Amino acid sequence: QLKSDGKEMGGAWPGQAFSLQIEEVLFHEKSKYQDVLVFKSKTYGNVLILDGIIQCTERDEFAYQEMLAHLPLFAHPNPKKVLIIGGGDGGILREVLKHASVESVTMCEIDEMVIDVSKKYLPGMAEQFGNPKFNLFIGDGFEFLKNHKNEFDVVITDSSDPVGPAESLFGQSYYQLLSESMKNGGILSSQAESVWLHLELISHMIEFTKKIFPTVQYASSIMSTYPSGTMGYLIASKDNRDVTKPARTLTSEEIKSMNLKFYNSELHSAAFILPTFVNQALQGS
Ligand SMILES: NCCCN[C@H]1CC[C@H](N)CC1
Repeated sequence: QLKSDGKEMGGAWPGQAFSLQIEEVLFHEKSKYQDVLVFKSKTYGNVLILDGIIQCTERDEFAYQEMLAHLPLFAHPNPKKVLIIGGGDGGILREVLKHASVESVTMCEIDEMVIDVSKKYLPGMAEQFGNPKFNLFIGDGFEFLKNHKNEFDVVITDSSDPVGPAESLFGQSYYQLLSESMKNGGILSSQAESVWLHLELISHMIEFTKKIFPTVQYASSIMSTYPSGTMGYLIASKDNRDVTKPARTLTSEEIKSMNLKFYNSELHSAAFILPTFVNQALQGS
């Protein structure tokens, strides 16, 4: 919510808030689905806000994009066909195309305005929209999956929060569709909120995902401008596979050549080691 003095902007969660100081508002309009705001912040570069909630900042977006993309992509031995549900800011697309094995990346993004503002104000994230391997579909991911079966090696759900356009992406029927859209050996990752704020939702998501996938794991990592500075990643595989260990590990030279600023092979496994209170809460699921 924009503070009354118009100088701060961020997301408010029950009893708490995090905000960034605004230097200049660059864009503010309502799309068909949500309020879209982009501003130049004092200390985090350009910032994309949807319905008052921080989606990404130029300064720290890599922490989220790299984990959400590379946990499934490195858990998979040879990902060729990738689907991104959401991700209209382009950050996940940028990360997916760092994998030489990838032959095609399809994106199903519901709000074209997000893509347009990202191209204009977040060029470092939108840099791969012109890549020949890229196919764009504007529409609802839930509907898209009904018409795409047994097609993808990796499906990444890069959504906003389960309030508003992304609500249908947090339910069991969506995960059933995800399973049907993937080939044998397929691996998915989803934005899976914060253990500080959404432990019940996370437990429920793990519980129903386990009814569909033989392998379900939850990773958690740091992400400074998301609520409580923490972001979780739900990883599931259609095979019995240890997704907590990368199928392909990286040398420091490869990390440099892929321009990875957050993900590495040790952090891949470490992200699945969870605090005691989280293990206890997720035990039942
Ligand atoms: N590409 C960034 C997508 C947004 N990811 C979400 C933004 C809102 C947060 N509360 C949770 C992650």
